[in-house]
Amino acid sequence: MPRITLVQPRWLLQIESRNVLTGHALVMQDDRIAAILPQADAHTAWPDAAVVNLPDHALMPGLVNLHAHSAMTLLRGYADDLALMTWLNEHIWPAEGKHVSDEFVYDGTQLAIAEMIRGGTTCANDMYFHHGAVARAAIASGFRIMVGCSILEFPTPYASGADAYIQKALACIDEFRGEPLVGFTLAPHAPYTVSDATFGRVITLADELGIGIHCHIHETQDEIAGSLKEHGVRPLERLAGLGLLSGQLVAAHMVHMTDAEIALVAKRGVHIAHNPASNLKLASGFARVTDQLTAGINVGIGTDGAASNNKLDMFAELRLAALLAKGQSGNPEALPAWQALEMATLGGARALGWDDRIGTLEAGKAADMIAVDLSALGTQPCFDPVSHLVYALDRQQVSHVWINGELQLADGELTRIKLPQVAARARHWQQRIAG
Ligand SMILES: CSC[C@H]1O[C@@H](n2cnc3c(O)ncnc32)[C@H](O)[C@@H]1O
Ligand SMILES: [Zn+2]
Repeated sequence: MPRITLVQPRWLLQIESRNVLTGHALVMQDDRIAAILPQADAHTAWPDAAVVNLPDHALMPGLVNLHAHSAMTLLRGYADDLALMTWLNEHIWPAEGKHVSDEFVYDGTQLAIAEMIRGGTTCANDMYFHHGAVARAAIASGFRIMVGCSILEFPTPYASGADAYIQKALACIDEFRGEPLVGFTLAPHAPYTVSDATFGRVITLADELGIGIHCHIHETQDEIAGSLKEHGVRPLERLAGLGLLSGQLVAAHMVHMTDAEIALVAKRGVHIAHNPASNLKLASGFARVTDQLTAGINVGIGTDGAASNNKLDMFAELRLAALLAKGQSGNPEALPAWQALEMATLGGARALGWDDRIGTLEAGKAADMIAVDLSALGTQPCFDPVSHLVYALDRQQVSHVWINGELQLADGELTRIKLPQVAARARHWQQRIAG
């Protein structure tokens, strides 16, 4: 017998048409959205269904974090107030070399997933070492994830070089084939850590496997200067020559872009993961998001890792994206609230090739959705729920989260993840890392 639940919010957000419905019920059948109907019609059709009443709440699709290094929650606050390459070379890479293991990645990823679900994120596009541990942590938590199998040229305790990373990626993709909430990308780390030959292998393999590619690109001016010195061209020109720029690619950051580069990226259908807080904290620069969107590029939103953000708070991130776009362009109409919500939901889903299953509340899609309680002091009065979701909300107001139909957060409480255990593991790692 199918399990039917009628979810009855005060406001139901239709991201695809920028419309807010009132007086409607979302009909959930097992793991899917079966219909959205006026409440009376839904009760007539399913008189025996379970009912979830959300009288002060907005119901919307779950947020998609388009660029994350989930396990880096265990390095949150480890090294702050530094530029990217100093942060990586002198602090993060030495710490990762010493501590990162299957166990570290499993525990750090679970901590990240708990924080993300608590804040309304139902899916993440990850990139890290120990890909199998990332997948296992997500499966154990019932979280939807795109596992980025990282590939670098230099050896780490995880793999001795590009070839070893690729072999591990292939084995992992094979092991988790058929997992309903898990997908894989190949994730060459960045133009400065991956050779032309390895990028070539990644493109061929991704084509053969029919999977995406996830890479940091044009994050800092230093990256561009380094490429000009080593290769005689900017990274994007090099990557275009290698054939990397296509609709299969999610390019994280893309902060420093010329008009011609924006036009090229738009033409090739590359997706961009915008990471406003990380770009600000590392002082990487201000991405030209309004120009990217105007050129027709699909831009989603990501947090980056908790070691450079230092939160995994997608509502804070989309607010920052909207505010930065206005401040930067001198135009208050730049990146309006609806667009920020679309980027953080449907935009992310599109970038992952998953917009047929998530990103909007539509019949046939997976029930990945969140309810947000707008009765709190900070969101009173309420003329427009969309305004509050972008400009006024605190993530603590997320009250309910469903992933693939499973209620993961009920009245603000995680239902599946055991928070005390996850917190105990974080304390264990803090003691080990601090020595
Ligand atoms: C190979 S797995 C990911 C790798 O990337 C490092 N990292 C985290 N944040 C950033 C960033 O903003 N730019 C470049 N690299 C980053 C992380 O520490 C892992 O080593
Ligand atoms: Zn990153």
